[in-house]
Amino acid sequence: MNAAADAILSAKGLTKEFFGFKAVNKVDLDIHEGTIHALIGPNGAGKTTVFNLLTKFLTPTAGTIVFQGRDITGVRPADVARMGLVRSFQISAVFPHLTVLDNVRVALQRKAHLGTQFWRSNRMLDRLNDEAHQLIEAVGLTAFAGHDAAELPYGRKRALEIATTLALDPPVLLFDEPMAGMGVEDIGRISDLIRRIAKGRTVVMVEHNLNVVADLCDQVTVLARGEILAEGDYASVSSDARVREAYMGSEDE
Ligand SMILES: Nc1ncnc2c1ncn2[C@@H]1O[C@H](COP(=O)(O)OP(=O)(O)OP(=O)(O)O)[C@@H](O)[C@H]1O
Repeated sequence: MNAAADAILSAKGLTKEFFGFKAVNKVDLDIHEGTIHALIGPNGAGKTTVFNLLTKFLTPTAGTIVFQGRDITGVRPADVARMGLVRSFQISAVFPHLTVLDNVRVALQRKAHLGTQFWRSNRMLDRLNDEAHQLIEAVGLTAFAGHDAAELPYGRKRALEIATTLALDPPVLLFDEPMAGMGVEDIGRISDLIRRIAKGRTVVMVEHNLNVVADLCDQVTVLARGEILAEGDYASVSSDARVREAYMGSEDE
């Protein structure tokens, strides 16, 4: 089968120039449905730029992006999010002075507004509460449901952000360095959470922590100097001599 044909998200010839400097150069990328796909590479490799291109936060200088068979190269970020390509923390602003429960309810209501439903009747409100509690449980925050978001420790706040993103029930979720700034315990917890929410979805993540990538990701794309250096599972890319060489002398592991 054609590799691109069963990709849920794919880029062809993706290029981004900043003042003549090619931060991303002719990248072809296929993200397959149901996988957890990591973008890795040394500092300055172009990972964040690719991520921003895929989520439409940047406009490519050249190339195309296709999501679920539709060319989204010219589509605005809010519209691609509505189509189900959702960047965590994009729509999921967490309100610090609302409780965990209220934050999740607001996110669920936002999803309702994107559709055609109304939340007027008590029955609908009850359903909203049930859904909110299920999401809070799914991210391990039941004991914190009544706490203000501002009171949560860092890793729990990240879990709340994930819950508010999940409220939109997106088929594709993108995370830019979900483990940044986290301690070992939180990394374990958020890894477990991402593994659980990835069931039945596609996850794309830029991640510096290679232990997390090894543990979590089915597919890894290694970028270096704006180009794809290697692709495959973690075992194969991490044993690739070119990848080892690219990482040498960088701050990464
Ligand atoms: N807005 C911009 N204007 C000019 N140059 C940029 C811009 N954004 C990124 N670059 C350059 O493009 C290159 C790739 O940057 P990018 O942030 O995508 O790399 P990265 O792999 O995410 O790096 P890191 O791991 O350090 O976050 C770098 O040389 C960077 O300086």
